[in-house]
Amino acid sequence: MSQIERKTAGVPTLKRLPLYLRLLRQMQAAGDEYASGAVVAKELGLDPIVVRKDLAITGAVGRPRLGFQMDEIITAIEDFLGWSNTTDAFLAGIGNLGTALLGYQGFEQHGMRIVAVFDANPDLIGQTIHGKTILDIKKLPTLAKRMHVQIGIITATASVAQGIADSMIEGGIRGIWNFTPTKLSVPDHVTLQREDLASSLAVLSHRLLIGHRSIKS
Ligand SMILES: NC(=O)c1ccc[n+]([C@@H]2O[C@H](COP(=O)([O-])OP(=O)(O)OC[C@H]3O[C@@H](n4cnc5c(N)ncnc54)[C@H](O)[C@@H]3O)[C@@H](O)[C@H]2O)c1
Repeated sequence: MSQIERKTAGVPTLKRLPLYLRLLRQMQAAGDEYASGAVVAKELGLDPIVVRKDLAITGAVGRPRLGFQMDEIITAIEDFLGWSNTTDAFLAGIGNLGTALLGYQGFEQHGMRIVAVFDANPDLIGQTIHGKTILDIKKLPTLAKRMHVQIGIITATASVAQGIADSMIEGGIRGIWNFTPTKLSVPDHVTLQREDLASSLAVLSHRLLIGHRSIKS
C-alpha cells in the first residue's frame, strides 16, 4: 500500500494489530496458509466485527471461504504499522530499566533497533552493556543527526527527562518513547508516547479489589 493510500487507525486498533501479528506468525509457523478474521477473533477472545474492521484497515483483502493468505496479511499489518523497515533508536539512561530494555531481543521483530545508548554517569560511560558501549549523553544530538535516528527512548532519572528530550529533538529525533513519569513538552512535529507500568498495575489492582468486593457481597 502506498503512503498516500494509507489510512489512519485509532489507538485501540493500533494496539490490537501487534496481537494479531503475533498470532498470525505463530499460525504460519504451525503450517497454516490462510487465516480468517473469525479464527483470529476466536483465538484472541475478541469481537469478530472488531477484528474484521481492524484487518480491513491494513488494506489486506481476504479470499472467499479461505480468508487471508498468511504472507499477505502479515506483510499488510507490518507495512501498516511501519514495521517492515526497522527504525533505529537511541536509548538515554542505562540504569535498571534501560539495561532491561536494551537486553530485550524482541524489539527488532517489531521494527525497532537500539543502535546506541547514552548516560551521564562517568562511571558508566565507556562500559559495554549487551554489546553496546555506553556513550556520553552530550554526544547525543550530533550522533542523532549524523545517523538520522528517528526514535529516542528515555529511561533516565525523571528530573533530567526534559533536557534529554530537548537534545533528542535538537538531533532531529521525531518520536520519543518516554518511560519516566515526567510530563514532557515537545513541538508539534514530535510524537510522544509515554509508558507507565503503574497505570496498568492500577487497573489490575482496582479490578482485583472490585472482584473481591463482589465475591464478599
Ligand atoms: N514506565 C514505567 O513503568 C517505569 C518503570 C520503572 C522505572 N521507570 C522510570 O524510568 C526511569 C529509570 O528508572 P531506573 O530504575 O532504571 O533508574 P536508575 O536510577 O537505575 O537509572 C537511571 C539512569 O539515568 C542516568 N542518568 C541520569 N542523568 C542522566 C542524563 N542527564 N542523561 C542520561 N542519563 C542520565 C543515570 O546515570 C542512571 O544510569 C526513572 O525515571 C523511573 O521513574 C518507569
